[in-house]
Parts: sequence; C-alpha cells; structure tokens
Amino acid sequence: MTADCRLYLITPPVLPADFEHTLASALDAGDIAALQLRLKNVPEDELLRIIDRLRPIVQSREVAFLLNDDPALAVKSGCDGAHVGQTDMPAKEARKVLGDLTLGVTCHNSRHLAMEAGEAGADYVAFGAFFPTTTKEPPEMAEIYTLRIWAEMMEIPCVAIGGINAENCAPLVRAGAEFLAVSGTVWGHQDGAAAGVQAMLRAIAAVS
Ligand SMILES: Cc1ncc(COP(=O)(O)OP(=O)(O)O)c(N)n1
Ligand SMILES: Cc1nc(C(=O)O)sc1CCOP(=O)(O)O
Ligand SMILES: [Mg+2]
Repeated sequence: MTADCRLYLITPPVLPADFEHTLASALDAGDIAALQLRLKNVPEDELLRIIDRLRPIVQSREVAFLLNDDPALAVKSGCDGAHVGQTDMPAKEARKVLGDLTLGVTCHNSRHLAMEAGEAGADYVAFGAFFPTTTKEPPEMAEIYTLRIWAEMMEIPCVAIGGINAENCAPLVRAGAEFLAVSGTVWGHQDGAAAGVQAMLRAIAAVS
C-alpha cells in the first residue's frame, strides 16, 4: 500500500549552533508534516527560549510544531501539540491538557497500546523502533507486521520511528505508515539537512 506518506522531523538530541538556519533549510527542502522538539534535561526556562526561537520558523511554513514529553508546556508556549510516551503523562490526561491540539502517543510494538491511545484521544500513534538507532536506546523493536495490520484496520494515522533512512524506509511506506519520523538521517546527512530531507522524500516517492 502506498497511500500518502509524509515526513515528520525530530530535532537532534543536542541543538548545534545555528540550528535555526539548518532547520529552515531542512523545512524548505520539501514537504514536511511536523517537527518535534525533543530535548532532554533542559530546564523549562531555557526550553521556553528555544521554543520561542524555533516555533516561528516552523509554523510560518505551515509545518506543525510539536513538543516532546510535556503537553502543559506545549499549550503554554504556543505549540501545535505534544508527543507523549508510555512513561510520560498518560494519554487521557494529555488529551485534557491539550484540548484540540495534536496528541501523539508512543506505542512501541503494541496494537493494544495503540488502541488504548486511540480511546484516550490520540491523533496519531507511533510504532518503533524499526531499525537500530544511535539517537536513543530504544526500549523495544517493532515489527512491520504491527504497522501493516494497524494501517489496514484502523483510521488513526500511524507514525513509524527508529533508525529510518532513505535506504530502509520502503517497507514501512508499503505497510501504510502515514508518517516516517526521522532524526539522524536528516541532521547527520553528509551533504547537509536539506539533502537528507530530499533523499527521504525521493525514497518515499519511489515506492510503488
Ligand atoms: C513520533 C515519536 N514517536 C516516538 C517517540 C518516543 O517517545 P518516548 O517513548 O516518550 O521516548 P522519548 O522520545 O521521550 O525519549 C517520540 N518522541 N516521537
Ligand atoms: C525518539 C525515538 N523514539 C524511538 C522509539 O522507538 O520510540 S526511536 C527514536 C529515535 C529516532 O531518531 P532516528 O531517526 O535518528 O533513529
Ligand atoms: Mg517521552
């Protein structure tokens, strides 16, 4: 199945100097659905300053600006939504905090967790990690079968994440992932982030 599959960028774990410029060039390289700000162990006041710097760059390009882990801060800082994992705020509570804003929920390799997330009001569910990744130590690996069955049976869009790159993404697109969430393959691309985005978009478009 090759229904529309879009790109969802996740920021690098540590923002390099001049990330604004890199971010703008990545967003201008092609169609991007969302950018998730994912920074760990950053105090709230610093995170707020970073959000204030990055959010306009993203939202002015009609790309959704999502915050990882913290729905309350997402609301307070004008983000378009938040992503929560199984050990972050429970999805039901996150939905209450976010109101109509976008809610994404990590579901590892579990359609059961995804059903629960859907019942709690998730706008998308995320399965992963599909491939080894150095961006973080994934707690679990996911199977393409999980994604395929979800995409065939359920309406709620699914995101595939974890070690995805232009060379390995085709089976995920064929399985029906509505979004591919990527970090390392874009920010670490040898020819720059814009080239990383273009390589991913070419690989997605090539799936038939
Ligand atoms: C799109 C997307 N999918 C999964 C995750 C992982 O979330 P979580 O399990 O809460 O782990 P951390 O990212 O917080 O380390 C994600 N962030 N985004
Ligand atoms: C943030 C994150 N969550 C994952 C999960 O499996 O839940 S894997 C992952 C890292 C995504 O970055 P990259 O594209 O560089 O592998
Ligand atoms: Mg989290």
